[in-house]
Amino acid sequence: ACSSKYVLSQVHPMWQGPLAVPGGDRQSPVDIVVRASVFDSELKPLVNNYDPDTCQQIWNNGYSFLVEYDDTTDKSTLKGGPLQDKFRLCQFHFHWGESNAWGSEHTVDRKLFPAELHLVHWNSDKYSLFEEAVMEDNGLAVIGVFLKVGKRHEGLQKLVDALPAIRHKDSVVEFNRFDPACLLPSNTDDYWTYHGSLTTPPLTESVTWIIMKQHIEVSHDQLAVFRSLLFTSAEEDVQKSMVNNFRVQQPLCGRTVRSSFS
Ligand SMILES: C[C@H](CNC(=O)c1ccc(S(N)(=O)=O)cc1)Cn1ccc2ccccc21
Ligand SMILES: [Zn+2]
Repeated sequence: ACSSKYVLSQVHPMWQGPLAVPGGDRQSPVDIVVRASVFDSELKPLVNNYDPDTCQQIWNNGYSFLVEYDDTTDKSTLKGGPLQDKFRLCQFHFHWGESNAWGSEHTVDRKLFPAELHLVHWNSDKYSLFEEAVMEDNGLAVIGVFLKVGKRHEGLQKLVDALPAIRHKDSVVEFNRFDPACLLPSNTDDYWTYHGSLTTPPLTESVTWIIMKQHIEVSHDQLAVFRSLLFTSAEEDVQKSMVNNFRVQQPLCGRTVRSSFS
């Protein structure tokens, strides 16, 4: 599937049939084979500097729910880690399953997690808009954090409480003063990193992925509220639960996953 111009047709409901992706040899997500990852001592600690005041809205885009940030200035930024440039936070969202047995996009030695958080940033040193960066090799940086079911996540609750207001596709509510740093694990120095793609169309191969080794814990009930969201808009007569909004793992095609820890 690496050499062909088409990625395999995806199994989940989001889209059917083969998708033309130029090249298609840097697709995401992937399975992280821990033993095959290569320790790179050059990898630095991540430096995130998020301003909660840049939080603007939360909305259901029919794939997931997104919390969007004002990315017209360098107020909420990410640098360090594997990154050479400064990246601006534009949104974060999640992927989850219909059950706690699966739901993450990346896996670690084939281990599935019930959900995965993606914090999406674009290279503001090289580009002036997200839309430009999304098409370029080193345009995006996405931090992935695995979620496990356990104790209630106090910081997440504010977000969970807003979800009933955006049950349907294309619904939006104002959402402010949310600090996304509260969703990061206590240890952000240990991560895996590799070059890949967006995991939903247009699947552009513009992402430096930074996958945290340490997961965060959320409660069963908090995750159940994610599953109360709908893929469908209010007008549609058949409502579909927003679950299993993850892409299947893609071939590594010779890529190396590096680790910041030995
Ligand atoms: C990409 C953009 C919509 N998609 C995303 O922003 C996105 C972000 C992160 C992920 S993930 N799950 O990998 O973290 C997936 C999708 C729309 N858009 C903006 C410009 C643009 C140009 C052509 C087509 C679509 C375009
Ligand atoms: Zn995502």
